[in-house]
Amino acid sequence: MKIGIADTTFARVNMGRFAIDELKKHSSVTIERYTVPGVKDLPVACKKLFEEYRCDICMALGMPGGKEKDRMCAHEASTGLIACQLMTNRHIIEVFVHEDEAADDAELAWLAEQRTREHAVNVIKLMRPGTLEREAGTGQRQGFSDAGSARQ
Ligand SMILES: Cc1nc2c(=O)[nH]c(=O)nc-2n(C[C@H](O)[C@H](O)[C@H](O)CO)c1C
Repeated sequence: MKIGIADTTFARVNMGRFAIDELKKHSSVTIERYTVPGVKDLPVACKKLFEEYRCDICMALGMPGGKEKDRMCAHEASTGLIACQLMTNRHIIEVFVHEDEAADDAELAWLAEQRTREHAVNVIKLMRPGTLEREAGTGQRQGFSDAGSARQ
């Protein structure tokens, strides 16, 4: 198994580093990293990770800014990432941390690390068929607290 990590220089936190550190804690898979300027460059980075680097699954790590044009960029990037998944029949776990989700830089850094690490664990679980089924319907969230199940 090979995992691709696509990340950006636009992000204000080194999300790729956290993803790689967390993946290594849980498995001995091979990891390929491909860093691009911004989120709109992530779809082709993932496509190359699948086709040229022969990855089986990718994480796309990005940080949209707080302005309307950044939100538009993030939406376009997401659409590209979905298209890439359909073209390649491979999962891309999108880990976007919007700058305005956090109250200050400290919370932004914490959130980016936490969300990246939790999604890295999801990647490991996705590679082990049947594992995520055990958590179905439990209201998992990555970063901030889980929402929990609505049915008590
Ligand atoms: C407006 C803008 N906003 C963001 C953003 O919020 N987050 C991000 O990662 N990248 C942004 N970019 C850069 C584009 O995603 C892309 O890197 C450039 O257009 C070069 O292809 C742009 C141009």
